[in-house]
Amino acid sequence: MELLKVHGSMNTFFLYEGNDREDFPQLTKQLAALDEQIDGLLTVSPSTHADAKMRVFNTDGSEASMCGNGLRCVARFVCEREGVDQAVIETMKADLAVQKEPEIDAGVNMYGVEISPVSFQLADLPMTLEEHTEWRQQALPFMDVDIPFTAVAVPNPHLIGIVSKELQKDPSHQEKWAAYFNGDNPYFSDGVNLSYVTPLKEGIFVRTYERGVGFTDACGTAMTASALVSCLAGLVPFGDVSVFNPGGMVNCSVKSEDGHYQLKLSGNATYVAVYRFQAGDSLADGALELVKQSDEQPAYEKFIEKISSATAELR
Ligand SMILES: N[C@@H](CCC[C@H](N)C(=O)O)C(=O)O
Repeated sequence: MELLKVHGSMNTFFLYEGNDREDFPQLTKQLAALDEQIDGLLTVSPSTHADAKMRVFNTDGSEASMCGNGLRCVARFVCEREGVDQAVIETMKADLAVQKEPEIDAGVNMYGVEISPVSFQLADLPMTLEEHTEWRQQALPFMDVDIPFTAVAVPNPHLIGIVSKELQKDPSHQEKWAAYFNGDNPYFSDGVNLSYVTPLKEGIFVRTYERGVGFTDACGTAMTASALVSCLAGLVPFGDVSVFNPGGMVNCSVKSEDGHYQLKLSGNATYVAVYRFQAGDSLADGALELVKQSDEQPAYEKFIEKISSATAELR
């Protein structure tokens, strides 16, 4: 089978186009065993009512309801395939509008995607905290550090803490709690994506430990949810928020109307290479053969170089 390697802010996936298959979880685990760079598999199949249907599988084989960085790459794939600048993509819980946007830097393709629905109801993550239906901007009573956390589903589950520069620079605290929340614990029965957010001079910085994956260079839904949480906490004004991450930066548009939020994530959708995959008998037994390298990565790296001064205060 042919696979396209893509990334959004270096959140890297293989993209497979074809009909739904029962073995997607196993296929993802095989691909992750062969290529440690990837954070999962994106699948693009026909939709009964939208332009295409996207599914996303984490490297542990679990399926997630959404993937913001992945949706930008799927948006590009579908728009280029159809010869259009905008489309609607069916995802597990919503049909989402996507569109091509002007290049952010020479040779860096940009796409904008809707992130929806948004819910602060703990039941929608799910998260269990006795007698609470929401958890916004409060320290968790069982945690060893006083971090204001917010739980939000967009619609995949996120726990977002606003942390000091010192805590941001040392990811061991985040890693310890993320591993706990994604193992046997009384709070998150399906696990959670855990993000630590630090305000910068211009915008915010977000590091995410993804459910089913581990630390990633960027998580699109986490960055969009973090922008919303930062607006609600008064760290940045509502509107366009620059969100920096270990793999680059994106723009998140956060609008509020009568307690309803409209969220949009804009960022790169980069094609890295085309591969041919041959399944094997065991997980590491398959073969991935490079068919064609794209020339887009150097342009992306130039863009990263240009924005690197924005996060200098965290180094
Ligand atoms: N990287 C994604 C999110 C992928 C799914 C996540 N690990 C989950 O299980 O919810 C993004 O860009 O949003």
